[in-house]
Amino acid sequence: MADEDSSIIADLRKWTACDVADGLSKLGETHGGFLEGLTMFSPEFQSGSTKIVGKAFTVKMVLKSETDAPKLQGNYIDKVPKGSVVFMSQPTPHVNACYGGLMSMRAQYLGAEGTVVDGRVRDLQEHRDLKFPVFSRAIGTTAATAVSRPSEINVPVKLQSSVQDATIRPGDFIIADLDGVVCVPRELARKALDAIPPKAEADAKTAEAIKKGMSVEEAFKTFRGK
Ligand SMILES: O=C([O-])CC(=O)C(=O)O
Ligand code: NI
Repeated sequence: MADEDSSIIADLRKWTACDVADGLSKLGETHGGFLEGLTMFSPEFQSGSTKIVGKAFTVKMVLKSETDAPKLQGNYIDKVPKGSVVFMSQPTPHVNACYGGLMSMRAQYLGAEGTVVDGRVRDLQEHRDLKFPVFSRAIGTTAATAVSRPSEINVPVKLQSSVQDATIRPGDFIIADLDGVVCVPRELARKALDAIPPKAEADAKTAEAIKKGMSVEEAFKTFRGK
């Protein structure tokens, strides 16, 4: 991995997903990199200190009916790079589950940080038994083979959301924890990181003041300048 990427990943690890979202917001990103609807299901459901950070390895799935869409050689999960975050994009409707326990077993063996599924996963207990981090939109019971298939890897994928327009590109940085999943565009990563410490320091001072009884209005005026 390029040195700059390693240094960005090391620096992202120092912060929470919320901190990183604050950094991106400071740069004018309206949604702060947040990908709506994706939440931690493994190793626990929305609980605990699990955090994953890595470069996105994207997997674009298509409906079986899209017969003209590219065909993938081999199985996508065997191509997962060490340290990456597998980002699966499942076409709607999300009724079947496009990712299961065997996939996590292989991803973990290959050294992936975790998996984010923009869609539905199954075999929930298997991911948890592996203690492998899995974030997704939902859970389910039925394999996806009857309705969809992996078509391409390492291509940009659009978030499957009816309320948010977002694209996840291969090599973008993903940080995901208790609060959700943030996609950091490659070219903004360093700037976003630089924007975090001043905000975090101001928040810490604000917290101290609130604990001591200062009003939020006064605290924000003093430490946020508004
Ligand atoms: O069988 C499938 O298609 C997916 C699955 O359950 C697994 O990865 O364990
Ligand atoms: Ni399975």
